[in-house]
Amino acid sequence: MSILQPVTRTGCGCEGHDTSKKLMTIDAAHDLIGHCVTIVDGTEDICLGKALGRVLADPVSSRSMSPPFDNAAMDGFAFSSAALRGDGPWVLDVAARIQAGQCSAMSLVDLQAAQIFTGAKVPEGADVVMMQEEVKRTGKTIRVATRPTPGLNIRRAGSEMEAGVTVLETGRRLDARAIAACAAAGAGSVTVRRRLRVALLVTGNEIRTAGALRAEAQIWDVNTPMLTGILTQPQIDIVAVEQGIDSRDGLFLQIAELAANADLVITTGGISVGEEDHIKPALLALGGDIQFSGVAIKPGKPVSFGRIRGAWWLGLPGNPLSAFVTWQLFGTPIVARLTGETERVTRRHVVTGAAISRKPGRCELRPARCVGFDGQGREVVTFYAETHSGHVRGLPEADGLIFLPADCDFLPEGALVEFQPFCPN
Ligand SMILES: Nc1nc2c(c(=O)[nH]1)N[C@H]1C(S)=C(S)[C@@H](COP(=O)(O)OP(=O)(O)OC[C@H]3O[C@@H](n4cnc5c(N)ncnc54)[C@H](O)[C@@H]3O)O[C@H]1N2
Ligand code: MOO
Repeated sequence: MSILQPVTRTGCGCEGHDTSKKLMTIDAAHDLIGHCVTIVDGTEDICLGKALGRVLADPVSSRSMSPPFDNAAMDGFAFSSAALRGDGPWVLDVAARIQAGQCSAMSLVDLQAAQIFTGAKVPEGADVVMMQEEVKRTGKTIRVATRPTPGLNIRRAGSEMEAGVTVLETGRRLDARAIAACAAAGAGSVTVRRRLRVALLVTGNEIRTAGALRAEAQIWDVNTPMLTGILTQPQIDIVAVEQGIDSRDGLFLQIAELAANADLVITTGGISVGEEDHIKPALLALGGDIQFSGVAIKPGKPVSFGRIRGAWWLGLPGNPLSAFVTWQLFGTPIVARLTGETERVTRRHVVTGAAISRKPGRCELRPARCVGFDGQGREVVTFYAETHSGHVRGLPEADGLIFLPADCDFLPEGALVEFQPFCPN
């Protein structure tokens, strides 16, 4: 069954100008993905050292309080502030020396002090740590000139987290910051979603490996290295990277095999309306279900999404910038939903660093670079004068995509537009 929904809402406005009634808005395509793609089954327990980039399947709670004991925040001397009677200065005996990792057996009494180092456990009987720069040491004594406030330079047990508190929720992708919080909570291992099996099929008889010999009408393949780079993520297992044969029967066999071994099959090219665009016919011959085909965006209009037997399918256009942009727009949320990752809102407003004149019709996603802030503190972006679906040379300088509304043919310098930063890879 094919579900090509009529466009019923305004969204970015891109439906209003396109001749094809089948083009969806970005919002409608996102809603469809959100509605039908669900988390893959399977979790595994892995040690924290191998968890970078994986998605939590269970929350992480602290195993004990942090810090686990009162400890010194500075190198200096620990003593009891209550022992300083009358007016100073006071002279104290240095009765112990405590390094980080050591426990002092003695309990300080009266005018006794312990030399202590940052991170060391504060001994019994002390309620302050005075920095060594603020005392005068002579042999086995120190001279204290000013009265310290109780608690000075002591990091209290549990001040960062109590035992049993939830440090990270299910669905969090573990970056270095999240891993730091897990380690502080004592989580030596975590339960994560299993890796997503992804297959990549790049079509086009005209493409040859970058740098290889090519015939007169051939071009170098951008999509394979670009998408392999994007997909090289810890929560993804790239099960196949293949070049497609430009025929319906050839693709039928290739896609059938890929779909049998993957959760998600990504194809590039071969999805437009030409006689040599065989992906959709092959997919339908396999009993595939096309959920949408065509979104009112530029670049990337033919982007398509559906299901082939047990796998999801994302059909990216062949033009490399179109493939890149449509991966950012649709591939990223599909992977997030399949791996159970909680999506974060990263879209924000920026202002244009130059005026834009353009042909209205489809919502345009234009690569843009963040270059600083204007006099009102608004972030400013710059960009090329036009978007070409086959050009990727400017991508390395860009930080994300600006959304130019479908109906707009002119934007002055300083116009407020939406900006979506690129995903990290
Ligand atoms: N009659 C129409 N023709 C086209 C339409 C249309 O609506 N009516 N849409 C155009 C748009 S928009 C796009 S985008 C492309 C998308 O076509 P496909 O997704 O079927 O892609 P291909 O035709 O296979 O390739 C398009 C273009 O990209 C080059 N290419 C393909 N793969 C690679 C690769 N791996 N590395 C570098 N370059 C690649 C390919 O040589 C073509 O130039 O269709 C328009 N046509
Ligand atoms: O959608 Mo195509 O990417 O406009 O050239």
